[in-house]
Formats: sequence, structure tokens, C-alpha cells
Amino acid sequence: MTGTSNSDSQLTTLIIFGATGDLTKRLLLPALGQLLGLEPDLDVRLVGVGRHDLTDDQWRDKVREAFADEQSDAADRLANETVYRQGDPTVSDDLRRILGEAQGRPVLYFAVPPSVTRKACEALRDVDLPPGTTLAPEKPFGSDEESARELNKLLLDLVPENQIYRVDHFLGQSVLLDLLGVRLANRVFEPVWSGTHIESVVIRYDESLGLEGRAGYYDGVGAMQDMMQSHLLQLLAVVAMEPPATLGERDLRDAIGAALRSVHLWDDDPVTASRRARYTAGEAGGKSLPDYVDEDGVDPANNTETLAEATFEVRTMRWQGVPFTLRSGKALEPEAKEIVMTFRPLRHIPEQFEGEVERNVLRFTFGHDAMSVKLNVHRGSHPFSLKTVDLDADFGNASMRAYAEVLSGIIKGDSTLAVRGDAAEECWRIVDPIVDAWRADKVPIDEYPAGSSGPADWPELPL
Ligand SMILES: NC(=O)C1=CN([C@@H]2O[C@H](COP(=O)(O)OP(=O)(O)OC[C@H]3O[C@@H](n4cnc5c(N)ncnc54)[C@H](OP(=O)(O)O)[C@@H]3O)[C@@H](O)[C@H]2O)C=CC1
Ligand SMILES: O=C1O[C@H](COP(=O)(O)O)[C@@H](O)[C@H](O)[C@H]1O
Repeated sequence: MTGTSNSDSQLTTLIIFGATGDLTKRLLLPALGQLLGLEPDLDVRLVGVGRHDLTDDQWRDKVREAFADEQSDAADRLANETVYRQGDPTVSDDLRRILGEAQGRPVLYFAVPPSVTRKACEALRDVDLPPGTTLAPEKPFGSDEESARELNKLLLDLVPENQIYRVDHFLGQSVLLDLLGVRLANRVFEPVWSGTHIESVVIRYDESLGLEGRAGYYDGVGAMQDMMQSHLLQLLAVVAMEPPATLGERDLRDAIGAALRSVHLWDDDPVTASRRARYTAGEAGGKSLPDYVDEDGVDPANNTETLAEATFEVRTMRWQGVPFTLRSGKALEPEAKEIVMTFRPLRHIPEQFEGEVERNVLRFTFGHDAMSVKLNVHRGSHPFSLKTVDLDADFGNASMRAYAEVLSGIIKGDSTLAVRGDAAEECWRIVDPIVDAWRADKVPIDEYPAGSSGPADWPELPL
């Protein structure tokens, strides 16, 4: 989404709350550096805000360090000019002071824990917001359907919907954009994109990373709320939506919203439709990990899962009866980050064929982006002998990081790839029954050694 929009030329002050945090350092700043390299004419100033005392020079060093892999004149200029302001986003006086200095259109990016974002929005009620102020809260947006609804009300009391950019960086993942192109711009795919031809869909994001010192955020949240409630359901919605007439903000987000409204738990039963587990000591991602419950900052009483799996049904003419299984977890090997669509068998195969005929499978892989189609083709000297091959397309490394897409949208005032308020609430409506069932211990919490592919007795995914 790096095209020109009306607001390209408008000066934006990007104010990052949580400037000293993990998200800012690892993802936001490197993405901003990349974006400036690709679009040097973007008129953007950067202000870092945190509760710690940091000089502008110390902050500029952090920004330069984060830009190191993506150097450009525009990034250098921004790094030389950026300022740091000590402040607490939950204190109205601090917000007023920081906003008072902003030039052009201020964007308030909440790279802080969700509870802090909510308090900051409450504090903003006592502040006069400059025209065009944009609010960019990170996920998770609320902690259940009701709190998401309340947060939406709070935000909408401050600014209109088109000035709210609920961030879900998976909507900016390049392989998802590849999937959109493959599906909507190819005659061979769109006509077979339905339950008439597709038997099952799996969306999984198995990471080898463990907790990575994020207990303060992750413990008590867990894989269901960290990944499935937001990212994976957004991916599901893009796979399952009706083809929109345009990829404009309204049409695309209407289609995503409608798809989410039709998602239900398989058999409407959170107990049989979901599974959860937690890692025990082992090696994953090149690191030796302790039992999850022994990680620094973890409270075993929270009973946090590090692996979540659930099956959903999309109750539409297109998809009714097709299981969509979503799964994500930490400390898993091998990593598997993919969307897999398995086709139904053919109605008839000529009996003269020899060898096993496998299901066609369409697979999109995250990271080093790729797509493959599994096909049955002729093998060897026998005229009707078959073998299975994968037609692979390697899309390479993304030209733009997911967070660069996010920042591009925010800076240009284009919310096409942001989560609309109704979609944020709907995602909680879908997972709330699972979260409740897990809290009530109606689903056992299984275990898997870090570095394994998950609990040995879980049924295999339809891949
Ligand atoms: N880290 C990641 O990989 C990803 C994170 N996210 C989301 O980004 C958000 C931030 O995550 P992350 O950076 O990991 O979190 P961190 O735990 O690193 O916290 C970010 C910053 O928030 C500030 N903060 C923490 N507590 C308070 C408080 N009580 N009052 C005011 N400020 C506070 C701190 O800044 P200071 O002390 O300087 O004020 C801290 O540096 C979360 O919503 C998370 O879900 C989304 C995608 C990926
Ligand atoms: O939002 C999050 O996403 C990351 C995975 O996304 P990636 O783009 O870094 O692969 C996940 O590790 C993290 O727990 C979650 O908060």
C-alpha cells in the first residue's frame, strides 16, 4: 500500500508511547526506517515518549541503531531530528504537553500494554485534540467483547472512526497480500475458492520463539488472546470473505466484517472445538527453555497456555461445512507459519491410473513468502503411472515489512489494512466462549516439550 494518497504531503507527527518497549525497538522503528527508504518524501516527524528519563541524544542513538539495516537520507534526517519526551500516557497533563508541541497531524501510537492504552484514552478525554488527530492502538483490543465495545465507545468519543487505526500487523503481512492477488486476480483460483471444492482450511503460526522475557504481557493472556483472537481470525476473514468489488477501505473492511460475523465454533461447542497446551523444558529456536511455569515473571496460577488450537465454521453459502482450524503456539519445532487449503477428491479417477492420487493442496507460507500447489502428474515410463509434485512459487522476502505497511497506512490516513471497530468486537464474540470454557477448566491443559511439534496425542491437522 505504498501508492500516493491525498494526504501524502501532509506533515504528520508520529508520537510513539512505549518508545522504550520491545515492539518499538524490534518492529516499529526498523519498519519506519524501511518505509522512509522506500518513500523518502513522506513528511513525518517522530517523537518518542516513555516514563524513563532519556535525553534526545540517547533516543536518537536508539533510533539510529534500529535504522541500521535500512539506511537512507530520509531515515538519517528523521533520526537526527527526532525528540524524546518523558511522560506517562495515562496522565492528561503529560498528553496535553506532548500534543501541544506536535506539528501537523498528530498520530498517537500506543505501543504499550492494552490496559495502559485504555487508561490513556480515558486521560485523553480531558485534552483538546488537534484536528485530524489519529489514534493507533495495538492489539489485543480489549479483553473480551464487552471491553472491546467499551473501548470503541471511548475512542469514538475522541475522534471519528476514520481517525482510528486499530493495528493488526498480520493484515500487512506480504503473504496475505500475495494471497489476495492469487485469489482475486486469477481465473484458475476464484471459481474453486469455496466449500464445493475445498474440504478444509488450516491457518497455523507455530513459532520456535519461547516467552522471550515478555511474561509481563503474555502471562495470563496466552496464545488464544495473543494470536488467535486477533491475527489468525483476520487471516481467516480474508480467506473466507466474499470477493469485494474493490479493495477500497469500505469494500474490503465490509467484506472482512461480514465474514467474521458468519464465523462460529465448530458444533457451537467450545469444549470439543478447542485444545490448549503449555510447553515444558526443552530446546527451541536455538535456546534452552525451562518449563513455561518456571520462566521469569510467570505465575503458574494464571494457567496460561502457550499453544492454542480451535476449529470454526464459516456459516455462509460458500463455506458451510468446511472446518477452518486455527492454531498458534510458542517453542514449537519445526516452525510452520502457513495457510493450507486442501481440496476435495475428484468425483471420478480413471481406473487405469497407477499410484496414489493425493488431494490437491494450495499452501501459502509466511516469512520467506511462498506458495505451492500440490498436483498429481505423470511419472516414469508407464503411460498412466502417477506421482505427486509441488508447483512452488517463491515470492522471496517481502518488499515491505508488515509494520511498514501499517505505518504507511497510518501516516497517509489510509485505514484499509486496519481493523474496523465492528471487526475488533466480532473477533472477541467468536473466542469469548473458548476463553470462558478454559477459565472454567472445561478443557484440560496439555503439555509438550519445548522443541517438539506439540502434544503427541493431538490429532493431526488436515494438511
Ligand atoms: N512485542 C511484540 O512482539 C509485539 C507487541 N505487540 C503489542 O504492542 C504492545 C506493546 O508490547 P511490548 O512493546 O511488547 O510491551 P512492553 O512490555 O515492552 O511495554 C512497552 C512500553 O509500555 C510502557 N509501559 C508499560 N507499563 C506502563 C504503565 N503502567 N504505564 C505507562 N506506560 C507503561 C513502558 O514504557 P516506559 O516504561 O518507558 O514508559 C514499556 O516500555 C502490546 O499491546 C502488544 O500486544 C504487537 C505485536 C508484536
Ligand atoms: O503480535 C504478535 O505477533 C508475533 C508474531 O508475529 P511476527 O510478525 O513477529 O512473526 C508473536 O510472536 C507475538 O507473540 C505476538 O504478540
